[in-house]
Amino acid sequence: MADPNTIPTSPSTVPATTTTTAVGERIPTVIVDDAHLVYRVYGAGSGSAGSAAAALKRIVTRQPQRPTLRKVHAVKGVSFTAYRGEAIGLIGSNGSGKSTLLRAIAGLMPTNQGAIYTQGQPSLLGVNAALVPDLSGERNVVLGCLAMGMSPEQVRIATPEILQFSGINERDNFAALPMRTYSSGMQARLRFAISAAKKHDVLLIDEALATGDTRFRRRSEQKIRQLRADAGTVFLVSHSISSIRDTCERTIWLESGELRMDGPTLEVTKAYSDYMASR
Ligand SMILES: Nc1ncnc2c1ncn2[C@@H]1O[C@H](COP(=O)(O)OP(=O)(O)OP(=O)(O)O)[C@@H](O)[C@H]1O
Repeated sequence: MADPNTIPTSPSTVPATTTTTAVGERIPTVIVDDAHLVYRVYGAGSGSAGSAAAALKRIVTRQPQRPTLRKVHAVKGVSFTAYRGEAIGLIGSNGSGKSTLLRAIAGLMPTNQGAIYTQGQPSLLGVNAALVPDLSGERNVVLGCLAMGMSPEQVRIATPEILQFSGINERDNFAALPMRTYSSGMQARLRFAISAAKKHDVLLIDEALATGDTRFRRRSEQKIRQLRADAGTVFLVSHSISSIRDTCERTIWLESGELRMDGPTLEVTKAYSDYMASR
C-alpha cells in the first residue's frame, strides 16, 4: 500500500533531473498543510513543586507524586509547498520553530494537526546528527554513507572525495583520529561533506554552515547550488542572512511558531531584519 504521506508523483514518469512536468507544471516535493507540532514535556512542574522540600513534604504526608505535563506548541498552522529545484531558507528568531519544522519534514516528529507530505526520503543534516565520537573520521564517513543507502563500492569511491571536501586533513591526518578530538566546526564540516555526497530528493540543513570557516562556507554554498541544480529541494535553517541570501531564492520566516512571510529571499530577509532591528 502507498505511504499516505508520500506525494503520488511517479519517479518513472518524471525524470529525476527535471523540475517541471511535460506540461510545464512545477513538481512539488514537500507539502506542509496546516501543520501543528506540539512537544509534551513530562515532569515539568513549576519551580518549587520539584524541590527537595516539596518531595519531603509529599513523602511525610504520603501524597502520591502527580505527573505534570506541559505542552509546547512549537509550530502553529504552517502551510506551504516546496518544489523540485528550489533552495528555501528558513529564518526566524530563537525558538520560533525552525528546527522543529525540519524535524517534522524529515519524518522524525508526527504532526498533531494538519499533515506533511513528502516525495522521496528527506534527509536531515543537523549539527547534532549522530555520528560515533569514538570512531575515526574515516570510519564515520563509511558509516554515514552506508546509513544513507550507498553500496560498499560507492562508499569506497566516495570516501576520499568526502574527506577532501570536508578539509579535515588540511593541517594533519585528522581522518585517522577519533571524531571526539575534532573541533565543533570540523565535525560540522565532516557531517555536511558526508550528507552532500549523495543526491537527495529533499535535503534539510540545520545551521551546519554556521560553524565552518569562510572558505568552507563558500564551498558548501557552491555544493548546495549543485544539489539544487540536480533537481533536489534544499531547506537551509540559518541565522546567517548572508548565507541565506547567497544560497536560497525563496525564504520562509517563522515567528513564535507561525508563518510570518514566504516569498523572494531579498524581500523576506529585509522584512525580518527590519523586525529584528525594531525589537
Ligand atoms: N525537545 C523539546 N522538548 C520540548 N520543547 C522543545 C523541544 N525542542 C524545542 N522545543 C521548544 O519548541 C520551540 C521551538 O524550538 P525550535 O528549536 O524549533 O526553534 P528554532 O527556531 O529552531 O530555534 P533556534 O533558532 O534557537 O535554534 C521552543 O519554544 C523550544 O523551547
